[in-house]
Amino acid sequence: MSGGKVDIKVVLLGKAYAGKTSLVERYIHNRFLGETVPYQNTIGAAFGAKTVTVNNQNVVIGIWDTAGSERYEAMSRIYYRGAKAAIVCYDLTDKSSFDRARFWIGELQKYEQGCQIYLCGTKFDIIEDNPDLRTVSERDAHALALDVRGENYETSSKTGKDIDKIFTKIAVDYLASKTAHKNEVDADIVELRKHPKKHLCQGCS
Ligand SMILES: Nc1nc2c(ncn2[C@@H]2O[C@H](COP(=O)(O)OP(=O)(O)OP(=O)(O)O)[C@@H](O)[C@H]2O)c(=O)[nH]1
Repeated sequence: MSGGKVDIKVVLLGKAYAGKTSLVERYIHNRFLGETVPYQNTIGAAFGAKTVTVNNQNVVIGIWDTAGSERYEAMSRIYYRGAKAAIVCYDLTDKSSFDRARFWIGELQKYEQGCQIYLCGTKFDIIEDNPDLRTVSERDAHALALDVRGENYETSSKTGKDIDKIFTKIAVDYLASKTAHKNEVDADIVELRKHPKKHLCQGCS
């Protein structure tokens, strides 16, 4: 273990009923309540966390599950501030949720450029049972993800399909970006040591 721990702030965004809370519930508690508990919209936001070990490093993934209702839009903005990753959810059986995903992606690109985007089509089990219910093609979603240098996943909170995969990828990408950043800083320090005068105030000697 490389010691210490790394924290990542992850935010979930997307239309109401897209399946954000169920995704978090599956990831953190490995359960799906959809068949026993009636749908309840999230009010404001909810927080959950899970620690994973990636490349010998403990990573605490702090997850903000925002409310999809447009009534809480202003509040959701507060929760994506400083997020390192956003899982932008759309319901594979609801075309309008894909339009809403575009909206959130636009917001992130404008206001939170350091946030890596992971597009997530939810409720895959439904279209697996009945492919006619698919309203968003994998091709369109992939194209949108490519546009923002992100990735697209198709998940099911009912079966668990690809849910661990998304969060593990977030942790792996974040650690890689931190290493890349550290290498850049180290290279700058070496450069500074090689040419100390270059960085002194001109005309101050
Ligand atoms: N079959 C199936 N149903 C799902 C899945 N994910 C969510 N649902 C159902 O879709 C409904 C909405 O899910 P939520 O997770 O509450 O949606 P949300 O995006 O958190 O909604 P808001 O809190 O209003 O933003 C619930 O009835 C869930 O049981 C899934 O993967 N498969």
